[in-house]
Amino acid sequence: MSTPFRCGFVAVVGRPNVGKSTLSNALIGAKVSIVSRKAQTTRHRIHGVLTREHEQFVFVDTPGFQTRHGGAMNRMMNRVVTQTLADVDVVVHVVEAGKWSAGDANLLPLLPKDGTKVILAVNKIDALKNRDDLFAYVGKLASLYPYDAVVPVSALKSRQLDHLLTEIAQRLPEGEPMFEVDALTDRSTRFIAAELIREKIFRLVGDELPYACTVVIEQWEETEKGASVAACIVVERDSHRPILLGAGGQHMKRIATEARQELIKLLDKPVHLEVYIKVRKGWSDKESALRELGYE
Ligand SMILES: Nc1nc2c(ncn2[C@@H]2O[C@H](COP(=O)(O)OP(=O)(O)OP(=O)(O)O)[C@@H](O)[C@H]2O)c(=O)[nH]1
Repeated sequence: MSTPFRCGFVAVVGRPNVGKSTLSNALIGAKVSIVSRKAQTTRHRIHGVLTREHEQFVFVDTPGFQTRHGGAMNRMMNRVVTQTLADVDVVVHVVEAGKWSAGDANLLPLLPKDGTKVILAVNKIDALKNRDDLFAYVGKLASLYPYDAVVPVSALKSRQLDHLLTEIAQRLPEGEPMFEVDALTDRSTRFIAAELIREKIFRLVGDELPYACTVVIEQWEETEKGASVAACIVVERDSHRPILLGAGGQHMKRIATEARQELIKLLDKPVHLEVYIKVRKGWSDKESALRELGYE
C-alpha cells in the first residue's frame, strides 16, 4: 500500500522572543517572516508552506501572546491566538530552554484542553549552559500541560528540525496538498516589503517606538527592469516624527537605504524606494483603524 499524503495547518505559538519566527523560517527553509531582535515584531498572521514527498505543512505564525499592555491591539492579538489554535491541526508551543516566565504560563489556558495535537518545542538549546538542566525543565513543563511530544531544538543552528517535522507530520490529517508545490508564502511581495521596512524601524528605534508605527505600501509599480515603491510609516503622535527622523533625518535615511537593499535582494532588480511619515492619532488603540491598515 502506498503512503497516504498528509496536509494540514500548523500553528507556532509562544511568548514573544522565544524564536517562533526563526523556527518557522528554519522549518520552511526561506525567509518569509521578519526576524528581529526586539520583542513583538510579528503582528500579522503569516502562512508559509513546506511541501515534502508525503506531507504539506501549512504554517500559521501567530503574534506573541501578551498581557502586559491593555488596549484593542492586544485583545485582538489574543483573539487571533485563540482562534488560530482552535483551527489548526497541530500546535507547536515554543519555549526557551531553561526559561519559564509569566508570559509562557499565560499561554497555557489558550492551548486545547486535550494535548494530543500539541508539541512542545524547547528552543535555543545551543545557548543552554548545562545540558542536564534540560531534563528537569522538561519534567516541570510536562507537569503543567499534557504535551503529546517534546522536542528540544535550535532554530538558529537548525538542530533537531527533522525530528520536529516528523512529529508534526504524524499528526497531520490525510489529504491533498492545499498549495502549489513551490509556494513559499501566501502573503504578497508588497506585504513582505512592508514587513522589511518595519523590521528596519524596529531595529533602529524599536525601543523608543514600541508598537507605535506601522508601514503601508502606498504605491507599487513593477516592471521587468525595476520597481518603484512608496511606503508610508504611520505613527501615533506628532512626537514620534522626530524620533523616526533622527538628527538631520539620519534614521529615516538609514531605514530607507537598508530597506531598499533588502528589496533589491527580494525582487532581484533595481528598486526606487520613497519612505515618508504620516501621523494618525491613536491608531493602535482603534480596532477599525487597525482593520483599515490591514490587521485582521
Ligand atoms: N541562541 C539562539 N537564539 C535564537 C534561537 N532561535 C531564535 N533565536 C533568537 O531569539 C530572538 C527572537 O527570535 P524571533 O524568531 O524573532 O522570536 P519570536 O518568538 O518570533 O518573537 P516575536 O515576533 O517578538 O513574537 C532573535 O534574536 C533570534 O535570533 C536559537 O535556537 N538559539
